[in-house]
Amino acid sequence: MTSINSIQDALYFAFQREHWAELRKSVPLTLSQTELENLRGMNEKLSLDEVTDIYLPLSRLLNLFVGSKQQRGLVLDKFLEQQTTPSPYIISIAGSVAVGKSTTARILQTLLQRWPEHPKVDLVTTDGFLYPLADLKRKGLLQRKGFPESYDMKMLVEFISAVKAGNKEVLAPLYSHVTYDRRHDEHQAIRQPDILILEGLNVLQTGLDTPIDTRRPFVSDFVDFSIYVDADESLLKQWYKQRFLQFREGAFSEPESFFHHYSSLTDDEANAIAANIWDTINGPNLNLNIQPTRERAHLILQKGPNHLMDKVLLRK
Ligand SMILES: Nc1ncnc2c1ncn2[C@@H]1O[C@H](COP(=O)(O)OP(=O)(O)OP(=O)(O)O)[C@@H](O)[C@H]1O
Ligand SMILES: CC(C)(CO)[C@@H](O)C(=O)NCCC(=O)O
Repeated sequence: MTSINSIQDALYFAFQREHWAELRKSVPLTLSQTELENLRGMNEKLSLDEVTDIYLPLSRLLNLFVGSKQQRGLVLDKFLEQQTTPSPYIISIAGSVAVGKSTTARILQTLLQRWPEHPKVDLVTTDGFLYPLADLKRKGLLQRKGFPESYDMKMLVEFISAVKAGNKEVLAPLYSHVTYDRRHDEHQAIRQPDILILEGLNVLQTGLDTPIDTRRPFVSDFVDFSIYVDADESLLKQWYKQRFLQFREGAFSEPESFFHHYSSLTDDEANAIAANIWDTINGPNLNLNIQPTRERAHLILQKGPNHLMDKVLLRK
């Protein structure tokens, strides 16, 4: 059997952190003090070195790719002798539960909107496309949240297709980590951004393992550049447990929280419950459905301890 290492050697240029950091070239850290504070505010553990060493080179690369897509649009307009509807550049971010997809997505959004060529960058998470809680209960899927069958993939593909088509306004459903359910009161409106970042553990999945009559285009058919955030499972489980402990003080403590009963747990009890959720839901989902999609990504970001990136793999 071909090993993962030889597949990666064939498909990707590999960069150690120091080498990747040099590819920032002359991109200045143009963030204003407020933007920097906002980034730190959303995650006080995020180090500034991570932004300069990892994310600035990445924003430079993405700016070049978006520019080449915009050029291609001009070529098409010339060939067709008409002005075509601009289509947003779509970036997807995949990876395990708790790997830091939404943090990565928010850093990229902040950095990419600084470029004058693409100031409007929207961010959508696929959490909103989980079936509503009542449907999951009815289908017996409460212990399968995050598995492919827990998402309304038809709705997700229709959404991304409408955004890609350049529709004036497309609505995305929103998810609440407090009620553990889709929000019924509010939507997110996407109005012809220059770039859309779509973040979720399922964005590289194909549905090819489902019955033939339920197959549809893949999310990746609409994506211009895909990123997979990777880390060893031992680290992921640790990060999941840490976040579960944080939630106990935050989201779980709100009276309307689905997990309100967790808010009074001791550290040991909370750790044991989080470890169990990992071992029975998120770990198996990672191994069965998420990790196998990794080598479809255009870029793999490999994290080590403390969320520090130690290797970057870029498709040849
Ligand atoms: N670059 C980083 N530096 C430090 N901590 C981080 C970083 N990225 C993520 N974290 C922490 O790791 C945990 C998971 O992050 P995040 O919520 O971004 O993950 P996610 O992959 O979007 O998770 P989910 O799929 O469950 O929504 C959080 O506690 C977050 O604070
Ligand atoms: C919403 C998802 C599926 C993905 O972000 C995840 O955070 C989740 O709720 N997983 C189910 C098991 C758990 O509570 O972690």
